[in-house]
Amino acid sequence: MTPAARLAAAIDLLDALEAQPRRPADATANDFFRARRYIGGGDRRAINELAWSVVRQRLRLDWWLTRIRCRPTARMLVAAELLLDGGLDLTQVLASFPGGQYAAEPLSTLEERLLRQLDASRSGIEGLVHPEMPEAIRLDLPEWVLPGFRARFGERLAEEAAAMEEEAPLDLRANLLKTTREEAAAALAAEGIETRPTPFSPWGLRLPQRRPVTQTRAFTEGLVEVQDEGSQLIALLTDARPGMRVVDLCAGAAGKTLALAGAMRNRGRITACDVSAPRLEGAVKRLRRAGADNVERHLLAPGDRWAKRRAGQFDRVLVDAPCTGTGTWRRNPDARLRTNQNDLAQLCTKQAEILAGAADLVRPGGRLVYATCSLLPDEDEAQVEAFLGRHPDFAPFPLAEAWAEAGGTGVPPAEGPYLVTSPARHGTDGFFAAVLQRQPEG
Ligand SMILES: C[S@@+](CC[C@H](N)C(=O)[O-])C[C@H]1O[C@@H](n2cnc3c(N)ncnc32)[C@H](O)[C@@H]1O
Repeated sequence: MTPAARLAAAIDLLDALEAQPRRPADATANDFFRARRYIGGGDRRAINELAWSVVRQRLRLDWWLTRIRCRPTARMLVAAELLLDGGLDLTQVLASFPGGQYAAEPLSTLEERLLRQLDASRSGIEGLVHPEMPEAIRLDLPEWVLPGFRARFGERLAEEAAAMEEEAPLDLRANLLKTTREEAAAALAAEGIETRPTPFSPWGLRLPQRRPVTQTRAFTEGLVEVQDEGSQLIALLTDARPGMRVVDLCAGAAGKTLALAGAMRNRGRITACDVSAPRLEGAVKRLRRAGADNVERHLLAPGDRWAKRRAGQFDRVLVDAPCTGTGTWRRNPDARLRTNQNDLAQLCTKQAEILAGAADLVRPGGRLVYATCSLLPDEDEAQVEAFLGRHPDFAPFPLAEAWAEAGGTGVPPAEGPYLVTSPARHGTDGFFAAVLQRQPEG
């Protein structure tokens, strides 16, 4: 494809994303490329790079365009991105829309006038950040997260916001059912993929550069699974051991279930539950590849008596709760555009309900691990503290002890009694986890 054709395809992709604003962008992008199989790998990367830089910078680009009263169409967003952030001057941006077969139509008279106005409005400012921008936009964050992020990060807010703009590394987890971390690293190295051990998770390997690992034999044979180190730490802290009875209550496609199965060496029983059939279905192939055969799946349905019948039976209950996902924004830059204050309120209600149900499943002396991939205290500490207020039979289990028992490396990333990881401090996605123990009987 010519550069102009790639640019035209990036505009089409952005239009496709705009048409489904509540859907995760990577799902829409997958459909977009599946319907255009003729687009090769190099072209796809270039198209993604341009479209994703627009998505990543969308709040700032909107600010610039609103200032000149320009509607943020995909064409104008791309033109503005190239001009303000892409290192092109006005003439080069205009030339990027040459028209003709497969290329984007030339900018209309109005579009060109707006682009010239945009260029003039920079008045010497380089890049996308303007001193007159409101703080949230300067930080590339939606306004509604600022109170929560200020409470979480304090003076480190700008540093954390900047880290959320960086591309996330690719982390893998060695599957202990089939290998060790060292052997997995050697297998990957034999296929030309260099990794280094992750600093906190004893199972993790980090790639210095993104590579297509899912095509390696190490991956297809189940020696490794793709999983952010922070996510590995949640499974680690659950401290599931061989022979235990464990529930992964919000298992999704089994990301953490797989790690729990590894820690349990396939001995004992894990029940992976979720309310979403397609997500649970997504677990099947992964469980098979990993050789995890102590896992049963259970689809939770309204009026389901499954939980009632199993009250007080589990050694470990993991609640990897549905959340706003603010901790994963470096990985899903579109999520900050899709999520809002109402989502936060609804999710908090849901989290409290799920936690209440989860508590009943824990045996006396057993542990409930509550985790989110959000760094908003409303979804984290506030949720746990409200739960503890309603459940005097539960108390926080000492984090350092849970960490040491489970084999975590060094000291756990913590804030008070809870595990908290963040992109700037730990190089992982942002995760929160609380380990709560139910009082032993008697
Ligand atoms: C953060 S995701 C789980 C990710 C998964 N544990 C992993 O590691 O890949 C939260 C999951 O909670 C599920 N969920 C939502 N409401 C639920 C409920 N009431 N009970 C159980 N699961 C629920 C969602 O379908 C979603 O799969």
